[in-house]
Amino acid sequence: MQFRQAVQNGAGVMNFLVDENIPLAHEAFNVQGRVTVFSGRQPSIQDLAETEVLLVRSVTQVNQQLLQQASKLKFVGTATIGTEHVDMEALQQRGIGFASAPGANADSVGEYVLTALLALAEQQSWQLAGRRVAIVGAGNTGIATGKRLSALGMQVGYYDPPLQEQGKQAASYMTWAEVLQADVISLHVPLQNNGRYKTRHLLAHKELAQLGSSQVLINASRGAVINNQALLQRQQEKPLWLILDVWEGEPQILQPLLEKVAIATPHIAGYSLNGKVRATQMLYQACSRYFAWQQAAPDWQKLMPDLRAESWHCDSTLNQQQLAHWALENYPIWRDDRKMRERGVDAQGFDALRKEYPPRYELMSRHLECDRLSDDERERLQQLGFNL
Ligand SMILES: NC(=O)C1=CN([C@@H]2O[C@H](COP(=O)(O)OP(=O)(O)OC[C@H]3O[C@@H](n4cnc5c(N)ncnc54)[C@H](O)[C@@H]3O)[C@@H](O)[C@H]2O)C=CC1
Ligand SMILES: O=C(O)C(=O)[C@H](O)COP(=O)(O)O
Repeated sequence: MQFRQAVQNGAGVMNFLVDENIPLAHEAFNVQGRVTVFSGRQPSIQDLAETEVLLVRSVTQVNQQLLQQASKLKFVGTATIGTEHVDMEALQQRGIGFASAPGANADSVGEYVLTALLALAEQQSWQLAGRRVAIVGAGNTGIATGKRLSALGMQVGYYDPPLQEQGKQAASYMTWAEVLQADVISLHVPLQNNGRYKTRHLLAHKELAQLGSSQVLINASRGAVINNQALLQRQQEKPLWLILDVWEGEPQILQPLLEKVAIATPHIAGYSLNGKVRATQMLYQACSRYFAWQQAAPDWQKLMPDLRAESWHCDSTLNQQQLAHWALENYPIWRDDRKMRERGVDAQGFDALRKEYPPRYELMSRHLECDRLSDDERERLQQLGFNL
C-alpha cells in the first residue's frame, strides 16, 4: 500500500535488498521503493542483479565478487559498527555510496558488559567497587562501558594509543603494562589486521602469560583480537575468568574453549532492540541525505514498541545486589550463556542463535520509580543507564 502510494506520488522506485535482521527496515524503506528481504550470509545472484541499495549486517561480505553481481548498486549500508566485512576501496572505485552505524549499539554493549560482570560477581560473591578496570579502546562502546563500571564504584582507566597520540583526552589513560595488571580487562577495539595499531591477536601467548588467574578478561569486540588457540592453552593450564561474546573464526568457534569460559554468548552484545533500531534509523538518514529524499522520515517512536509502562519500584538501598537484580531481570544473560553452550558449538547453531535472538531492551526502556534518592545516587543510576 505504502509502496503504491510512493509510486503514485512520483517518488523514485528504488530496489532495496535488506538483511532480514535489520528491524523496521521494511517499514521504513518501503515508502521509497521495493524492499526485498534476504536471509543467510550472502544474498542470491538474482536479487543482487536488481539491487540499488543493499543493507547488510556484519555476516555479509561486500567484496569484489558480490559487487560484480550487483551492476545497478548505488549505495551500501551496514547496520553495524565494525566495517571489516566491506571492501571500501572497491566501493569507492565504483562510485558506490556507503554508510555504517557508528555508536548505534554502544549502550547495548555497555549494558552487556555491566550485566555480565554483575552476574559473575553475584555468582562468585565478589565486591566490584574499588577494583581496577582497563578499557582497551576508548571509542563509543569503550566509553559506554567505562561510564557504567565507574558508576559501580570501579576505578576505570583507558588504553587507546591512536586517540592519545591525537591529543584527545579520555578520563584517564593507562599504559599497556597497567592494562595487563588490571582486575578486569574489557576489549573495545576494531579488528585491524595490520599497521601501527594492529589489533589482531593483541592478546596472544606472551600477553596472556602475564595475566593472573584472578583477573577477568572480557571480549565484546571481535574474536580475533585474542588469539583463541593461545587462550585455550592458557585456560587449560591456569584459567582466567573469561567473558566472551566474540570468537575467532565465527561462526565456527574453537569448541573446547567454550567449556573454559565463565560466560559465553554468540556475538550479541550489541543486540538490544534499541541499538538495532538506532542503526536502521542511521542508515535511513544516510540514504535520505545521499539520495536527497524529500519525504518526511518515518515516525520511529510509533514503530518501536514502548516499554516505559513496565516500571520498577526502588525501595531498597542501592547496593550491588540490587543493581544486579535489576540488570539481570532486564537482560537474563545466563539464558544466553545456556543457549550458547547447547547450540553455539557448530556454525549452524551459532548463526541460528543470532538470527532467532529474542527482543532485548536497554534499561532506559523501563522507568525506575524511586521515593528517596540522593543527588549522587540519582546520578549513578543515570550513568548506569536507568531511566528515572
Ligand atoms: N560484540 C558486539 O556485538 C559488538 C562489537 N563491536 C566491535 O567493537 C569495536 C569497537 O566499537 P566502537 O567502540 O563503537 O568503535 P569506535 O570506533 O567508536 O572506537 C574504537 C576505539 O578503538 C581505538 N583503537 C584502535 N586501535 C587500537 C589499538 N591498537 N589499541 C587501543 N585502542 C585502539 C580507536 O582509537 C577508537 O577510539 C567495533 O569495531 C566492532 O568490531 C561493536 C559493536 C557491537
Ligand atoms: O556493530 C557491530 O560491529 C557488531 O558487532 C554487531 O552488533 C553485530 O551484528 P551483526 O551484524 O553481526 O548481526
